[in-house]
Amino acid sequence: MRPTTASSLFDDAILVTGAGRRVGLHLARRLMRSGHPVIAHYRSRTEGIDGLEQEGAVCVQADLAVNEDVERLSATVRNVARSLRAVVHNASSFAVTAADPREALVQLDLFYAVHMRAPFALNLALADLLHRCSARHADIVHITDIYADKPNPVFDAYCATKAGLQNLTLSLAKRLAPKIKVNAIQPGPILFKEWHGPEARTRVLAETPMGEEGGAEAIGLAVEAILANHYQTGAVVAVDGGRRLA
Ligand SMILES: NC(=O)C1=CN([C@@H]2O[C@H](COP(=O)(O)OP(=O)(O)OC[C@H]3O[C@@H](n4cnc5c(N)ncnc54)[C@H](OP(=O)(O)O)[C@@H]3O)[C@@H](O)[C@H]2O)C=CC1
Ligand SMILES: Nc1nc2c(c(=O)[nH]1)N=C([C@H](O)[C@@H](O)CO)CN2
Repeated sequence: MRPTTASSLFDDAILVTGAGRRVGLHLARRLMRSGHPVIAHYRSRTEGIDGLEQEGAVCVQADLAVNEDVERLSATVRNVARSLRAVVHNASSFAVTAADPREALVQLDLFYAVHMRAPFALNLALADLLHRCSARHADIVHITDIYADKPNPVFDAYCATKAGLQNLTLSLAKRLAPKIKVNAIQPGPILFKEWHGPEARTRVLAETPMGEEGGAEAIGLAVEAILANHYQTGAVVAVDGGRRLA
């Protein structure tokens, strides 16, 4: 039930960013159906968000490229939860780097804001609520990309900022231990975008040993495993069907 008074504040809630569609929506639904109170962040309102609200999630709109929105999101989380079990940083902007240098720099600023600044700001602002978690450990999960390690130059600005988020995983894992574990998940071909044509899909899957899209549940299983493992921190877990081996 959504918190409406101080007595009904969430305890040990899980914040999922980018929960309006696809992987983030699946993660929010899965965590809620596993019994966790969920705070679902979104940028664009979707039917998925409507459904999460109907199931009892607190849903908060914010553009993570706008610093004031990030501060408002953090304040809202603090108003509805006494403690946090986890924060899953799933929100992401994804695009080929523009050919025009000015446009490319605008993209880099956007990718930095969404993939690095917002997660860093939220982690610092919410660390005390994670420390109050009643479980033995609390978790921060950064969703990065296999291309954080081996960038695709076509997506260089995107990859660089995902690499930055992945590096923050390692620093925060050392800084926040032992109460808070910090880990990264590197998806591979999990869900194609609508604009991926048949040729691109065929090429990608031909280079992927498992030969198929992983689907959002592949990430759901990885998140569940990280939360269940008391001894895992600073880990970077590929969930890619073997694509990084290509
Ligand atoms: N799908 C895949 O195969 C792969 C995914 N990943 C990573 O896995 C995660 C989930 O992937 P996927 O579900 O496909 O991601 P999507 O690109 O489909 O969704 C990402 C979510 O982030 C939100 N978002 C984008 N920009 C902003 C912003 N400025 N402020 C707030 N929210 C924003 C989007 O909101 P809105 O709905 O408004 O657009 C969207 O809901 C991402 O971190 C992605 O980088 C990595 C490798 C492969
Ligand atoms: N935010 C997103 N990041 C990424 C996506 C996506 O759809 N949203 N997709 C990819 C890959 O291209 C994948 O779809 C096929 O390999 C990488 N990152």
